[in-house]
Amino acid sequence: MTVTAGILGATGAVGQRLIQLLEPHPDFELAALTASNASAGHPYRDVAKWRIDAPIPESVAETTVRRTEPDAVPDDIDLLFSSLPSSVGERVEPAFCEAGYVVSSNSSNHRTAPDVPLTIPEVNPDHLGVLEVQQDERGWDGALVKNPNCSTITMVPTLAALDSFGLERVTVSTLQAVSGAGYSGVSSMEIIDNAIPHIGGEERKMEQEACKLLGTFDGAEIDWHGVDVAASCNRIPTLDGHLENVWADTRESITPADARAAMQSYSSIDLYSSPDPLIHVFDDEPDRPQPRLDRLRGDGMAVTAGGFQETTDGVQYNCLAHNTIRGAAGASVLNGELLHKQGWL
Ligand SMILES: NC(=O)C1=CN([C@@H]2O[C@H](COP(=O)(O)OP(=O)(O)OC[C@H]3O[C@@H](n4cnc5c(N)ncnc54)[C@H](OP(=O)(O)O)[C@@H]3O)[C@@H](O)[C@H]2O)C=CC1
Ligand SMILES: N[C@@H](CC(=O)OP(=O)(O)O)C(=O)O
Repeated sequence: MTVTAGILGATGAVGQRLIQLLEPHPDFELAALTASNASAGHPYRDVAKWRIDAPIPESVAETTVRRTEPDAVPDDIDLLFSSLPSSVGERVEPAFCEAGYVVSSNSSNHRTAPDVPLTIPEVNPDHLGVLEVQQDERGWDGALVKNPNCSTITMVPTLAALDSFGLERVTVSTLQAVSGAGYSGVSSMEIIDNAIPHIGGEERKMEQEACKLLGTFDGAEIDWHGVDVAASCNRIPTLDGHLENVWADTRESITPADARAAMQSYSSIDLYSSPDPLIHVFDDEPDRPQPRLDRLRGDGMAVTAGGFQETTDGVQYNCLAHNTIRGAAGASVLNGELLHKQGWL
């Protein structure tokens, strides 16, 4: 069955990536694009400042952009992808769910709500089960699913692989690309020849979202993992790809070889956009991963890891993922594929 899909916030940076991934997708057919009232009523080509280094797909260019309200979107849409500013998503996404739409959202609102699944399909696909609680409690015919923050999604698959050794404490320092702040988020005068050791709200997101993602679902509630996560976030002048230095302390002893083996054998999932392997491990090249060289591995959906070293209480390593593909649009698409596979559409 082909899934009829729409995008809320289709003209933005993440919305454009969603179009790039969905237009050739074998299971999804794009049927509605929305944006702010200022863009509504105009052809997509005229209102989207297209920034992707491939042309706007012809099937999308002349599509008339709609308002981001349930009454402006066709009833027969099976799945809406949302890439709205979180202040807008906070208000609008529940209205769509109440009107019966299933929403796979990248925006940060509702990520830590107890009845909203925050999922990485390769890590915690069973958490989608909390949608039954969500629909019961909120009286929705639709449903709301979230993917995590781009820095969180970069490290969590590697942590999930190490959890068989009993994760107790994680310390992480990030080197985040400018695209994470959006096209006009950081000016060139701010970031060239510079690094900015502050990204508002990012550290708390990493600390909380990781615990929810690594938690267990008992059929009624998501019980957050007790690991103690401490993050420090930094912006650097790369375009795409978040690089992270991680210190993972474990209850059981672990060597760098153990950590590499655990990540190498960590399972992918049988979904169209999931890469196999999920985590690419560098054995003999201590200077990898690097953003420019490794962000597009697995079509931008793989996580890469390397530089493993022994520490007093565990291991230290570096990991990387493409922040607007695996960290944003690709993550939402993968959640859409999981919703489809699990029969939620
Ligand atoms: N940029 C990135 O790489 C990443 C972004 N994110 C998150 O994804 C979301 C989108 O980010 P990004 O694409 O960069 O944002 P943009 O500002 O580029 O795009 C925002 C989109 O939302 C629409 N929009 C804005 N205000 C309203 C409104 N009041 N009502 C309806 N639609 C509205 C815009 O339409 P219009 O064009 O008409 O203004 C546009 O389509 C954010 O929550 C962001 O935090 C997450 C990870 C990475
Ligand atoms: N804050 C991230 C991008 C982002 O928008 O994250 P979130 O999806 O949590 O809002 C960055 O700057 O790289």
